[in-house]
Amino acid sequence: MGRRGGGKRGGDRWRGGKGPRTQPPRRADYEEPVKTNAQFEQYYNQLGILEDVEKEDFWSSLRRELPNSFRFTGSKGHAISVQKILKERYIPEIESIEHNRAAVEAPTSIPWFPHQLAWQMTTPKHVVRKFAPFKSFQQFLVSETSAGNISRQEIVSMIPPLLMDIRSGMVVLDLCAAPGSKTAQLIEMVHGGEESRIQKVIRDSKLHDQRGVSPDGKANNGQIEEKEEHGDWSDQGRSTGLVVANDVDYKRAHMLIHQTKRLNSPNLLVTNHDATMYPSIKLPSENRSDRKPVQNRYLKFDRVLADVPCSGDGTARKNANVWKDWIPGNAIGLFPTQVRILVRALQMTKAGGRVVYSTCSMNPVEDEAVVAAAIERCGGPAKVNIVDCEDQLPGLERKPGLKAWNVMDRLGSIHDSWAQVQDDPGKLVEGMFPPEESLPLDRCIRVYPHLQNTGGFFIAVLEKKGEIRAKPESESQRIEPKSSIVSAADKIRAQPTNGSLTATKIDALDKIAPPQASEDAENLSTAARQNQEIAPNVEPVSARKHELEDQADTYMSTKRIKVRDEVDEAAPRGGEDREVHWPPPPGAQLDVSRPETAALPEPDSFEKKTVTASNKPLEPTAADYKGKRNSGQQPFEEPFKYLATDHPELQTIYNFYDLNPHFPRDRFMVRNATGQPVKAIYYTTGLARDILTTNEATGLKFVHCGIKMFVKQDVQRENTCRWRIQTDGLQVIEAWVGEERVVRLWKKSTLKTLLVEMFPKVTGDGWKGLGEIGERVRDIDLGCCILRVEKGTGEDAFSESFVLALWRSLHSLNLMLPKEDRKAMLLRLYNEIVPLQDGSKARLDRKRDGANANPQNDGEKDDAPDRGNDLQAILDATSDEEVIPGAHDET
Ligand SMILES: C[S@@+](CC[C@H](N)C(=O)[O-])C[C@H]1O[C@@H](n2cnc3c(N)ncnc32)[C@H](O)[C@@H]1O
Repeated sequence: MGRRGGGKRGGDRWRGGKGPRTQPPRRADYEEPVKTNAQFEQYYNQLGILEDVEKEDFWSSLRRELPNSFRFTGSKGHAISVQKILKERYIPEIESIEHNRAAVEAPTSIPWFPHQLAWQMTTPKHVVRKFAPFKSFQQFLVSETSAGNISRQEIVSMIPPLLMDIRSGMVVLDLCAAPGSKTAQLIEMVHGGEESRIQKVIRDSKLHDQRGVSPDGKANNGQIEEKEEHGDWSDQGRSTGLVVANDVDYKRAHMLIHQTKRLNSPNLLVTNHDATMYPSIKLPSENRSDRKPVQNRYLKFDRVLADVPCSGDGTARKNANVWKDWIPGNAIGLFPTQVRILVRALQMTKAGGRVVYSTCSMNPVEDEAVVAAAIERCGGPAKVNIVDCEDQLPGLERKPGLKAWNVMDRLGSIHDSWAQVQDDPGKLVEGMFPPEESLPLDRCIRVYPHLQNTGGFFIAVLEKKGEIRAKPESESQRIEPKSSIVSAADKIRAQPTNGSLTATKIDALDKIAPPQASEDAENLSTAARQNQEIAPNVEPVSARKHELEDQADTYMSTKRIKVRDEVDEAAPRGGEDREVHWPPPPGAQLDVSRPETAALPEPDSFEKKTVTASNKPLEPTAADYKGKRNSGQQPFEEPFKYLATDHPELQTIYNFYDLNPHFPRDRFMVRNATGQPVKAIYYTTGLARDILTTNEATGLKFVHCGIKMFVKQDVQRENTCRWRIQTDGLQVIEAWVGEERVVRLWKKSTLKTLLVEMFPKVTGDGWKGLGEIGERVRDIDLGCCILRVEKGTGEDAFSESFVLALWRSLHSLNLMLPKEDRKAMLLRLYNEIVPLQDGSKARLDRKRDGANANPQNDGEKDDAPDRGNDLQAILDATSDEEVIPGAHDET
């Protein structure tokens, strides 16, 4: 995975936000937040987690502002090259700064983070922002964050992915993923080594096998021999792995999409489900010649991250509200949800696979108690091992997990054991106390603020030793539901049934997650998996009510009551005149295709649509979509439709770019119900495609997958290919594009011209100003091409190779880079802040003024700017989803 493009993302964080501002508060209006809380302090002081001598340090650290920390992101090679700029250019500069008559502490790298890619700095943000000597360093942070090469992330939050032992090709589930900082790390790991594998494959393929024909003249079906026995080589070096990132909160799932977009990974699939009931994902049936086809195959994960919702008292340094809001009930209320999520995580993991459980809470009720309760439900230590990570991440200061603890109840009384409270437990349950069975809970990792100036954090690494059948959730792990939830459950129960008590939420869930083949006993229906005390069809109403209340309580405890959704899920289906909410409830097999001639619905009819056999539901309009998005409701998700490999539009693309036959042609996809390429063509991995096609219309809520590979563009000549390569997809496809569409560049000075001048002229004598690439770009056919920037030696050479997309239009060139990225590149490569120039605009202005635009340009009739202007507008748009190519046409 190379550096994966990037628009304007996140840069504002370093300058404290752009956008409309309210009047800044005056100094006197600030009130120092109160950083004391008697119960908080009482509980941790007596818990035995700290030596007496440490206590003061612990509390004073927790009251201090958290240092800023950040990570270099993207492929290892690229991340290291950006990190070198910090080390070589800015650290010496910062070391010479004095502030308040004291030397400034330069950023330091985190010793346990691989390749020095994580850094932390103690200089307060406002000093970096306002103190003049920091200006150039701050500009570097802003522009690299904006270009997606730097990501702000809390140091402790970087730990869990590092303990997952992820290798390229693995299938990873991130159950509570938003806003996605850990997902980004997982994606990078799943792509590990990809760049060098692909380079090797390309080298070999070019030497021996230009066009799918081996040296002996026989076609080889595009398959390249495995280079090594181990490693992810089966897809010509591309990572075959997948990260499925999930969050129950739709809006937050979209934050994650935004956050991970800069990585441009075709190996990411985003879903929107409650992790306690995460549905099984079906795989296509397997046809093997040596045995009967296996029909019901479901996806199991090599690695699962359960970074669960928690009370977050370890974040008190950056979130002062923790001091005000800490009450013992927070942890108590979250315990059942956390156990359910961890049990589900273990169920979804392959035998031999790993689950990492983490929280930013220091409370054992949310930490060791959850781990112990989940292990107990999954069959004990014979089935789930707590992995000893002592030798991992050398340099990370940590404390062992607790084997003994006590619990503070909602009223603030502290209890040592379940025996003490069981007669009048209130909201406490047995599972919150230390388990009777001895477990090596000391193998869990606790990180406290004073150990290395970070936030507080908890991590447990679990290994699934064999298939499990999770025990029913017993009283020892359940707390009573809130009354409002009881009524929600009642409401669900009151839905019409088919007479046998089967048509409620449980069935809706079964529909989402159908039972799996008996080969794996744990893959019962989702509902059954979670609460197996419920016998299908015959259980008494009270038990069913308990079940429903229990599940509803999950929502309550995460403060996400989805009563409407629950009713939707339980809605009767199958009738011809049914009234459905929009989008259709999961599992409802509605035909959502819109007849080409159908009138579009009125935006205000978005909420409810009457659907009959003859009156099929209509796709919402763009206005509907926007309306929904703005109202915070879940909008309609465009379907994922894969294109036939011989689709005429794809044929045009293959021919124009002379695409190497080794590049897979069965993974191009569009996102509209017609299944036709209209604006954009996306690309996903093979596994992502199998999942999306096999689970279509099953109720699984996929909200994102695929990178935008080709975008339709206005062209100035009939035979020019209208599909330009989008920067997002460039890294994936560039190596497979034929030489006809490649321009090579070696000199930094040449690239600088292309970066500063947005539309350098090629026609007339313009090409002469483009140095080494002048003749090549003068002669190349119009349309999109790849600019290969090659590394070399010498003053004017690059230290790293990379690729960019270039558009050759009638008269000029255009590097297909948003302005923010151009500026970041100018700063990174040339250490310069240069204003960008739009010569085409100047030429147009001169023409309008009647001046002789360009004396060297005599005889050239058409000196109007190219359509490149449209392109730049598209590139600069924050969301190119919303830009319609051609909408920027000059009139
Ligand atoms: C601690 S945050 C995760 C942070 C994230 N892993 C990261 O590194 O950026 C917990 C997330 O869990 C989500 N969440 C809460 N309850 C959930 C549930 N039942 N199922 C799935 N996600 C849930 C929240 O919306 C929140 O985004």
